[in-house]
This record gives sequence, C-alpha cells and structure tokens, in this order.
Amino acid sequence: MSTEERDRQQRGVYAEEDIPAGELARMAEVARELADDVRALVQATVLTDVADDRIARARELIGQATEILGEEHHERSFGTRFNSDGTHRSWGNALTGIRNPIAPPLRFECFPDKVTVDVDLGGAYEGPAGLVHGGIIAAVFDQALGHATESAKVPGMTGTLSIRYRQGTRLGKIHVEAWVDRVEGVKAFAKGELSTDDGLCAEAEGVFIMPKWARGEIQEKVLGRVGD
Ligand SMILES: CCCCC/C=C\C/C=C\C/C=C\C/C=C\CCCC(=O)SCCNC(=O)CCNC(=O)[C@H](O)C(C)(C)COP(=O)(O)OP(=O)(O)OC[C@H]1O[C@@H](n2cnc3c(N)ncnc32)[C@H](O)[C@@H]1OP(=O)(O)O
Repeated sequence: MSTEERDRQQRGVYAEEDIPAGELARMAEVARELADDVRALVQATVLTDVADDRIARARELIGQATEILGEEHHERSFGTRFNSDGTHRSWGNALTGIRNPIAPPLRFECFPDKVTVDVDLGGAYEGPAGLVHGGIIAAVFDQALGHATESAKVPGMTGTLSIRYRQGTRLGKIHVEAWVDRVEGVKAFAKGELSTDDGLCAEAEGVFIMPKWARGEIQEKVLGRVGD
C-alpha cells in the first residue's frame, strides 16, 4: 500500500456525525455499563477458581453474549467521531475508551498546567507478581502525556516515549500527572509521573508530533473540540 493510500485510510477513521446531546448521553451510559460488565468478567476470569463444569457453563453464556453483540458491529475499529455539538468521541481507545473493557478506564482531570488521573489497576494488569505490568505503565503514560498535549492544544502522535521505572508499582490505586514541558514547531515535549501510597514509582518523557497527514483539517477539528 502506498503512503498516500495509507494516509487517506488513516484520515478515513475520523468520521462526522450529528447526534443530539441527550441521545449521546444515553448512548454513553449504555456503553459505560456494558464495558463495566465485561471488565468485571475479565477480572473474574483472571481470578476464578471454580471447577471445570462451572467454567464450561460460563463459556456457554459468554458465547451467547458475544453472538448478540456481533449481530451489528463496526467494520474494523471505532475510530474517532466528531459530533455536530462540538464534541468528539474515541470510545474504542485502549486506555480511555468508554466502551472498551480493556481500558482501565482512564478519566482525566484537566488543569491549566497539567492533567491528572487516578485509577485502580486490578489483577488483570499484573506483570511481576503483585505488581503492575511495565507495558501497562508505559501505555498509561503514553495516554497521559498525549492527553496533556491535547489539553494544551498541541496534540500529536507519540514519536518517542521513555520511562524510568523507579520502584515496582503495586496493583491497586495509582495517581498520574502529566504536563507539556515545551513546544518546538509540530513537536510537543511532555513529561509525567506515576505515584502510589509507596511514593514515586515511575517517570516518563516523550515527544508528541502532529503527523503530516493530520496537519490542517484534522488538526483544526481536534483543537476545536472536547471529547471522551
Ligand atoms: C494524535 C494526533 C493526530 C491527530 C489525530 C486527531 C484526532 C485524535 C484525537 C485526539 C488526539 C490527542 C491526544 C491523543 C492521546 C493520547 C495519545 C496516544 C498516542 C498514541 O498511542 S500514538 C501511537 C504510537 N505512535 C505512532 O504510531 C507514531 C508512528 N509514527 C508516525 O506516525 C510518524 O513517524 C510521526 C508522526 C511520529 C512523525 O512523522 P511525520 O512525517 O509526521 O513528521 P516529520 O517527519 O515531518 O517530522 C517532524 C519532526 O519530528 C521529528 N521526529 C519524527 N519522528 C520522530 C520520532 N519518532 N521521535 C522523535 N522525533 C521525531 C522530526 O525529526 C522532525 O523534527 P524537526 O522539525 O525538528 O526536523
């Protein structure tokens, strides 16, 4: 596939829609509830200790649920949808997607100088015994630093991300802060810290770049809207 074709496809996953605010709020509630249920299922799957016949029964029910959800579905991914009310939604996002059970999910608070997020990472995010997987920590930082750049109106895709793991992060509640350190043209340099009751566990810094294919129209859309 040529670079032009790939860029065109990439622009195509940004869709326009016109959904009234009330209807959107109802859809969001349904999405959240579904993802919460499946997240609970994932946690139960990781931690279960029931006998094989109970697992077989659970699998039957899960199969039925999967069939129902598949009756109508998006082709490949949810993408990002820009609504006429000035919001956008990325409900499939692996870290924040409100309809994605893989997402912890992260809910950011935005301040003028930083973004913060508090989340409980349970047994489904384990790496070393009892500790959060380093790749999950990297993913949380990626999203947090990316969110800081979006919040500061200099969004971009991750070019380079480096993390210093200072001590193991115990499964449970974590607190993350991220901010933009400086901007150079299309590049935003962001930093972040992750802490728990044990203190500072990891630090990150990254370069976020507005890609060539998104400069202009898509960039304007992202800058002009709030989203989840
Ligand atoms: C996401 C923004 C895009 C617009 C999307 C619109 C809507 C989405 C809604 C909200 C988005 C906001 C926040 C998102 C929140 C969380 C973020 C999650 C982020 C991810 O999960 S994202 C997935 C992982 N990420 C990738 O999948 C990137 C793959 N890659 C590429 O897409 C290109 O490779 C790219 C874009 C990196 C650069 O390509 P390009 O062609 O656009 O840029 P170009 O060559 O013009 O370079 C311009 C200047 O950046 C320097 N530079 C180039 N590459 C560099 C690198 N890697 N590291 C450090 N510096 C680098 C050059 O040296 C030059 O520097 P100088 O100007 O000083 O010479």
